[in-house]
Amino acid sequence: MTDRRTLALKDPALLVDKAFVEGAWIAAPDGKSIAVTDPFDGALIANVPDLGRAVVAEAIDAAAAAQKLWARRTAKERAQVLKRWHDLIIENADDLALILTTEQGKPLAEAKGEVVSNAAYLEWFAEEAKRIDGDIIPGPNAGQRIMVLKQPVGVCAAITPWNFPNGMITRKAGPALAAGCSMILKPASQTPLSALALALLAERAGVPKGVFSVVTGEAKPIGLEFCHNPKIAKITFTGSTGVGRWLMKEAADGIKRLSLELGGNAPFIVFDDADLDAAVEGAMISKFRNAGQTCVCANRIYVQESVAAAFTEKLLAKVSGLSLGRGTEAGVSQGPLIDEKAVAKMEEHVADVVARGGVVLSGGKRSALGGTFFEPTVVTGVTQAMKVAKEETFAPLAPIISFKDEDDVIAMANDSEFGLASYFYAKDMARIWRVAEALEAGMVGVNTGMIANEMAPFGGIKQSGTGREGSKYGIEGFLELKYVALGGI
Ligand SMILES: NC(=O)C1=CN([C@@H]2O[C@H](COP(=O)(O)OP(=O)(O)OC[C@H]3O[C@@H](n4cnc5c(N)ncnc54)[C@H](OP(=O)(O)O)[C@@H]3O)[C@@H](O)[C@H]2O)C=CC1
Ligand SMILES: O=C(O)[C@H](O)CS(=O)(=O)O
Repeated sequence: MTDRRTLALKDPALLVDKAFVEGAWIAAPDGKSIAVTDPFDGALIANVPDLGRAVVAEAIDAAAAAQKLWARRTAKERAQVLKRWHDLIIENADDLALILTTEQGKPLAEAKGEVVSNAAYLEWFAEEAKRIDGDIIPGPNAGQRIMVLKQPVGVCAAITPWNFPNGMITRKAGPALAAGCSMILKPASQTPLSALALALLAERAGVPKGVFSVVTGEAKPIGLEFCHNPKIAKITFTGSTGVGRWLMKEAADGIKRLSLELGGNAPFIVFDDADLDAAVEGAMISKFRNAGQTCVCANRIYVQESVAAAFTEKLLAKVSGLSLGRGTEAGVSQGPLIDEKAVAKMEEHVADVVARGGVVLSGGKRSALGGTFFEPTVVTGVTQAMKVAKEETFAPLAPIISFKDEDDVIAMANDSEFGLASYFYAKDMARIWRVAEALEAGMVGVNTGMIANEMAPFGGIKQSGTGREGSKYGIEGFLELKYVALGGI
């Protein structure tokens, strides 16, 4: 580890090294902490509290009390607070991006994009708060009516990953708070500083104490408290399928509501009638954004035989233009991978391709920059039997698999236990309908490599999870239906 990192923030108060519980900034009672480092060179940025399970239980008690009062506020009042939080995020977007890049590594422009585009979830759900409409249904008897109310589920626990340390929080907090729930967030231990900065802005925006708390610390004790504390009504999680499965099992006794946004293995299909330049643009953004560390990134690139050579040549030309470096440097398009574990997985997948007869066309090794930098890599001659076709690489590896026809590629694309994102490029309208309907995924990008925004339902099927974030559907997971039988009419 090198020196301590200093950040040139316009508002230095945004770099917080305390957890936020019941409106107070706290250290761990026993003084334990977790070091947060810059993945560029391992420099220490800050130490955040390693709160034990007991403090988390106290945070849940406070959130339960606060939730009752928050839910009694009018939707319009909740919306105003969320809108203020959104506005403060936008005002402080440069600082939030710098904090994000320093703890996570992605290029600054991407970090700012994450901050701004995901603040939009707060704005969107502030508006949706006012549209939590119930229903009046005619009853079977003349003297009776059926009334349907929508009420907040209660106290929500959120667990977020390191790949989008800012955006995954507003996506979860927006609908929860709009619905009248309170939320206790456990951010990834590698990237808690974005979460704490957001909490500071929430406090400034007037989110009442206890309505939004951030607890930092070792994952398992916090996860156990979330799963077994009867006051937690719902858990919303983004991360690996393994941890999602564990949470589901642990939360089963309490029959807790769960939203799980888990791993993916996105097919990216290029048909022979596609605009190849557009397909290459889409593949670049889908595959190499955040150095391939996104759950929706293209993991398997299927190209129809007749256009495979042309597509590959164009892709290689674009990949050669990517520049690696520290995320804060101008012109950098790819930062370091998050850690050595991520590099090891990338190396394992490349080695497996080579061992089974595939060919590395570019990259394929660690970058001369050292650390956890890995060269953006294109491999060809890939088959369905290879690891890269079966597992999420979560790194800048673009494997090209050629295919004969539509049936052939649909079968290969759907041959996965995951079903988060999928993409294809084609022009023929009948084919577009057929393929969009046939792909087993929660989301299909047609002639685009970017699918997420606050107005769209983001989420997966199969082992990629359950529940949706964003859109008019995104608030449903934070609401319960209550049926009131109204008699005597
Ligand atoms: N869907 C997505 O967007 C993501 C998918 N992944 C996939 O998962 C792989 C591994 O990444 P990794 O970071 O290990 O993902 P994890 O699923 O382990 O981590 C995601 C979040 O879950 C927390 N967590 C881990 N274990 C528990 C637990 N027992 N109880 C409560 N919270 C827990 C982590 O906390 P802590 O950081 O303290 O361990 C972090 O906040 C990646 O290579 C990728 O394939 C990873 C991140 C995001
Ligand atoms: O990895 C994720 O969670 C998403 O890919 C982030 S985004 O695509 O919605 O920005």
